[in-house]
Amino acid sequence: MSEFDDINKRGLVLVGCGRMGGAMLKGWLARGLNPGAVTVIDPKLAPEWQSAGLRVNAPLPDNPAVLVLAVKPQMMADALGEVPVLTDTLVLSVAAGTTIATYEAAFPGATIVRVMPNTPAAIGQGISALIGNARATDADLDMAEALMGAVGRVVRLESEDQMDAVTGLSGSGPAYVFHMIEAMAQAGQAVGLSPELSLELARMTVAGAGALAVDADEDPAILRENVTSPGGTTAAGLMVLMNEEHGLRPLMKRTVAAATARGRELGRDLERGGK
Ligand SMILES: NC(=O)C1=CN([C@@H]2O[C@H](COP(=O)(O)OP(=O)(O)OC[C@H]3O[C@@H](n4cnc5c(N)ncnc54)[C@H](O)[C@@H]3O)[C@@H](O)[C@H]2O)C=CC1
Ligand SMILES: O=C(O)[C@@H]1CCC=N1
Repeated sequence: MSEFDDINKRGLVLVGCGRMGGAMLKGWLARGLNPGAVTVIDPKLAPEWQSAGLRVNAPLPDNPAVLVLAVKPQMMADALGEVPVLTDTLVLSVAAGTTIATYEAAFPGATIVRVMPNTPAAIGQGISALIGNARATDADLDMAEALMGAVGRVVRLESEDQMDAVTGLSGSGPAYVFHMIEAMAQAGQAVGLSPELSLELARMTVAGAGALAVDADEDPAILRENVTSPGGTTAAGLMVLMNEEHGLRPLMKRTVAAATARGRELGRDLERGGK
């Protein structure tokens, strides 16, 4: 028994196989999804996927287990127009902002699960938050959780209202961390290191600290204190980074708030535009 048994039998349709759809597909294939069970609909599919044994822009199976929608929110109306009404198929969307109500208008009576994943799903290290519509049963949510659980951790939300904040934090979050690596590497260069050495040190420091933060029993504040000798180098650095007015905390607060607000705005625009 694997989480993919039913999907391997009935099929999975992936509409949009770009950065996020591709990251999830990579993770699912690595964990036992049969490529022949996947129908990818994407007019501009990247060449790397053309010879992966997938059914590419082929007719949809009659009764697929799951329809995964992974196009940009602004392209969703077009994409929904291309998909026939599927009665017994779990509709799973990963699009930012796009609300369950938007999908219910497009697929009346369907079971919908809205998910916010992130791109570390490609290496099985994602975090996804999900919530279903009123029709979604425990079995539907279990199936969605199994699918997303194959590419990382999963949390269930209590209310769809939380989804824009989740998007602003963990959906967009990998970009913040990649920028942190860029910024640390540039700062290393500014104090005299070569670009290659600086990037290697920054990348492995973020990777190692992230892994330790997940693995350790202590919370991040304690792990930070463990690095910080009184009167030492870290204390000097943190005096700058933890400045209450100009440091990382107020900056991150504004960053996540801006991303969250943009998610809300996208949702409002799409609901106004209908399907
Ligand atoms: N990139 C990320 O880190 C994350 C993205 N998302 C969500 O995933 C969705 C996709 O984002 P990305 O993968 O970043 O975008 P992307 O632009 O990399 O991929 C979108 C794909 O959809 C295809 N497409 C466009 N119109 C289509 C249509 N009518 N039918 C079928 N395919 C069509 C494009 O050719 C492209 O390959 C968005 O809704 C985004 O909000 C969610 C979490 C994280
Ligand atoms: O930037 C975006 O809108 C998408 C949603 C979360 C990450 N990327």
